[in-house]
Amino acid sequence: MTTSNNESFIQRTCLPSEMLQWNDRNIMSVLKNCLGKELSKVTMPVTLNEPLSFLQRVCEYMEYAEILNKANKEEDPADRMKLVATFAVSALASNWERVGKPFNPLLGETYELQRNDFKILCEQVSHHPPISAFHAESSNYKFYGSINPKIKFMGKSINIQPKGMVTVELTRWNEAYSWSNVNCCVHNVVVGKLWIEQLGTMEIKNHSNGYRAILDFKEASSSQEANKVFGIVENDEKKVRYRLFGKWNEFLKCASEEDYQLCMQQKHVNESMSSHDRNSKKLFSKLNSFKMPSFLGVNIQDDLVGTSELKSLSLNEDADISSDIKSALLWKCKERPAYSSKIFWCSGQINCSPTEKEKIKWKGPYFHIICR
Ligand SMILES: CC(C)CCC[C@@H](C)[C@H]1CC[C@H]2[C@@H]3CC=C4C[C@@H](O)CC[C@]4(C)[C@H]3CC[C@]12C
Repeated sequence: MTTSNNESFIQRTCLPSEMLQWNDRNIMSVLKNCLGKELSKVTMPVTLNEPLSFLQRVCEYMEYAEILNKANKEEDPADRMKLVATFAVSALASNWERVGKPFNPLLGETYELQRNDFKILCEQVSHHPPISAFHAESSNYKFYGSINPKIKFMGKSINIQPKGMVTVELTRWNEAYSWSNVNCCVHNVVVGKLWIEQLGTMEIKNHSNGYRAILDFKEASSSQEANKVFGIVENDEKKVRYRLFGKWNEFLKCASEEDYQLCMQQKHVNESMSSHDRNSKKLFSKLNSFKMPSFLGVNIQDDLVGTSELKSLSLNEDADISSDIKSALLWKCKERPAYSSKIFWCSGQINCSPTEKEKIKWKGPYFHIICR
């Protein structure tokens, strides 16, 4: 990878192209024959593209990579897991309202990005099916993996299954954590406002000590529920240590299991005092929630589903308690500029910077695209 010289670079603030306004789209003529098909095989009009390659999009996983520096400093394995899980959620934030199609890289195309505290190299290792591999490194961690997105047109929506595993290694601890990203759905492809949802269960495993985090990206049943994420961090004896809650496009907070239990007890006391009847209804609906759709058809091993379902019972309640519980903020998404819905704008740190004011001068190369 090219090393820095004395040039200083000013990051751009937006991509040099206006976003297609989706009400002008005439996408049906392209998609009418594609129902259920793998979209990587379909030629799309270039107006549907955003001016970035998929390799550049992959680099956006790194927008909040400083969380991994913090993780490497933590002494308690549960604290490390909590931060690795935070990183996994933060890595998806840049997808919010990004409804353009990135360019499919050529076979062997590479993209390098070097920042003050990390560098990342991505390469297209297969054209059909498209597979992108990446490797990022800093003094505190390594982050690598491959993504093989399966994109299917389902009529009103597009389903994306980002197959492939990603791994974080924390240098100081010689530990590896791995997970697969959750599925993604682009809604209202034909009519209405396009929006992106991340949904399903993500299991992050620490392969050295058996700690794991389970994150449930909720299906949006209402606009209030949209983008919510709930999770737990458990130790090698399956004892829950932390509860995580937030929104993948906004923030993630964390509460200790003790505070969570205290809060739940308090809540139950209050409830039983106020209405006995409501309680039994609640219990009934809890029992019903055993058949949560987000737990069906997700790529999680069978033996795991039982425990996750049980845990989800209490995770669900986080929705009501998140305002009462003693919690710490683990991550907050950077603010988006006002023009973000008009002009292609992408994740602040990586491909553009967020505001004029924040134009940063930094020493070192910006990025290079090298085709072999
Ligand atoms: C133009 C219309 C028809 C299609 C637009 C589809 C766009 C929105 C799709 C095509 C490829 C998709 C990406 C494929 C893979 C991943 C990796 C995953 O970890 C996060 C989501 C992410 C980054 C997807 C985001 C949405 C995406 C960019």
